[in-house]
Amino acid sequence: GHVGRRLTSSAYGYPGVNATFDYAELPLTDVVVGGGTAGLAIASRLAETASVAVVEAGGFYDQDNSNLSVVPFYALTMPHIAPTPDYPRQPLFDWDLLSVPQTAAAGRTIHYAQAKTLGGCSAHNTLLYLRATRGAHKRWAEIAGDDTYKWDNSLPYFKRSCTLTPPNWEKRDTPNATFKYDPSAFSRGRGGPIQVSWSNWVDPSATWLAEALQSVGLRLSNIGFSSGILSGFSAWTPITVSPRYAERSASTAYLDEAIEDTDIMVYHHTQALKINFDASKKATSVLVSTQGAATEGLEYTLHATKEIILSAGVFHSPQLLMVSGVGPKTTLAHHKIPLVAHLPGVGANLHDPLLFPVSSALTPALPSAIGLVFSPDPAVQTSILHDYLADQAGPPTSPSKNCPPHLRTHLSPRTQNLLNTLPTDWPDVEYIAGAGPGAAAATGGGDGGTTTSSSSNVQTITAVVLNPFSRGTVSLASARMADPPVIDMAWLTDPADGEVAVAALRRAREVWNASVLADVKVGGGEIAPGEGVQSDAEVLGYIKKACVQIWHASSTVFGIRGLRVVDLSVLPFSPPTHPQGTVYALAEKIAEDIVRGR
Ligand SMILES: Cc1cc2nc3c(=O)[nH]c(=O)nc-3n(C[C@H](O)[C@H](O)[C@H](O)COP(=O)(O)OP(=O)(O)OC[C@H]3O[C@@H](n4cnc5c(N)ncnc54)[C@H](O)[C@@H]3O)c2cc1C
Repeated sequence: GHVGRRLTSSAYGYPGVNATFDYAELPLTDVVVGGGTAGLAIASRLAETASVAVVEAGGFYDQDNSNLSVVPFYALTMPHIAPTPDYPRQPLFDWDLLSVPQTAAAGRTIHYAQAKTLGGCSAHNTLLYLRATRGAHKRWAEIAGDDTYKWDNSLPYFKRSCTLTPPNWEKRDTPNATFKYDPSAFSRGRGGPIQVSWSNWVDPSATWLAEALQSVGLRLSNIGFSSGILSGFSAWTPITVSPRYAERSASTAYLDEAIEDTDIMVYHHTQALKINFDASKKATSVLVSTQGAATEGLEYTLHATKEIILSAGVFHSPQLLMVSGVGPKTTLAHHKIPLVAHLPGVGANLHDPLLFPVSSALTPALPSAIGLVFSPDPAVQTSILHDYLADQAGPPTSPSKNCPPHLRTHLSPRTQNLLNTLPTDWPDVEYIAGAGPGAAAATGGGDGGTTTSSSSNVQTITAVVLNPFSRGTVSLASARMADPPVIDMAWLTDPADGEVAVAALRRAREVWNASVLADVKVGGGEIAPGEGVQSDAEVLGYIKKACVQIWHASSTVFGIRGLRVVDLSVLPFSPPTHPQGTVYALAEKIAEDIVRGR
């Protein structure tokens, strides 16, 4: 600790200086590589008792990505998250990662947005806050051989990471959009730095879709999706939002506290190039480089007396391991990288869930958030902006909403057997209802719905194949971190994923065809995939062309030992949920392990 006020600037490292230099030049005990979702959480917790540095390639999201990272509504309108190879580049904030052509998904090359910033993907995700199921946690504990991952044992880490603020019913102001949630899944009072609450606006079309879901047999969840249960649907899911100003709550909330309370040292705009090992193969230091736009970067080395923690995300963690000599020996030999440890699992086992849209048009009397925020009427836009700034209410506070059911009919015995290997409380498919993801693709935009081009009354039920059986890889193009990793999600290469996707699409159609929607649907029927798409082959053909990522890729470094990796890449499977809550809980758990010497 330190006496009196700490200057904020004291928390930022000077290039080339290998120490904390607030009050005393303490040698660094731990160096955390990657100041993203997991990285800032674990670094901040460790800094409570140790001298910790964070190395982050990016800068500050509120400056580098403007309001797009701050106002919840903009989450799905950020141009740079478009999955097409001609996406508008955002070099201050995005890693510019492109996949190899997806041979089983119409040969498409996908831009896979990953945030390069303090906060990482928590600074550009869709804010949805959910947790996985009890069964998924039990499976995780079994595979990891660590009972702490069981649901009841994990709950304290979830609670420690976030603080829940109840919904503001007055501002939500929609009588048939109330819901139940489970306050006991959160700390009473203040938990951790991440703020979890609800948007202060309800998309009117979502209330109709909620009725349609119930009419096809999906029940309204009376507990929400933070209590180890994911069946039923929830209107509406909490988001990582700070209720005071209705702004995004990212992992930088951890850093803000650590800057006040600890000697944490942040090296931003600094890319880790290589982890160095001593003769006993213990990781001891990290070679880093500043990233001057016009000048050559300055390279220097940060030494850690205790541990290096790698939190560079699902693509860069395996890349940095391999570039540093840890990975499959054939890959390393191919790039002439000296072998430190032959770990064939590094970069293998990539799980990447898929989504695709099923869209129709609703009456303009039920405008979507996109229709309102981007209304052609300036008076509507002004009044929406006023409500947001003055009252933290209205569509800008809302990113989206969702609802996952079970669905295992009409599948081949092989696919049913594969699904039966999963815990029984594990949903096969998730549906996210509302304008937003997929809507632009559905209307011919072909960009996965990430732009503002969607027509204001097109509504989409986005189907997510939660448990892909296809397995992708992360590999190397060269021995340098300056070159991006080679990413192959291998979408739809296992036929089971296509079968589940077709069934999911048919189920989404049942919802659209529910009689309760008859009066609010307009236009000539289904917009995407369209009435002409009927046979299984036609439906699968549509999915191959329309599917995009939900950015939940995981599981590329399962099996690593010796060097601590703490980010989504270490989960043994893709958790059947939106993963950021799990990433925060993981960071809290590993921080405790380290502090307790485990
Ligand atoms: C568009 C989008 C929408 C999403 N929506 C949701 C959602 O609604 N709800 C949800 O729960 N999840 C969502 N997710 C997923 C979730 O945000 C991520 O799974 C999670 O944030 C990953 O955390 P992480 O710590 O593993 O990686 P990251 O947060 O990506 O952190 C990795 C960090 O390492 C840095 N880094 C990488 N390489 C280096 C290097 N060599 N040197 C220095 N720094 C480096 C990166 O810049 C980054 O800051 C979404 C993701 C995206 C991309």
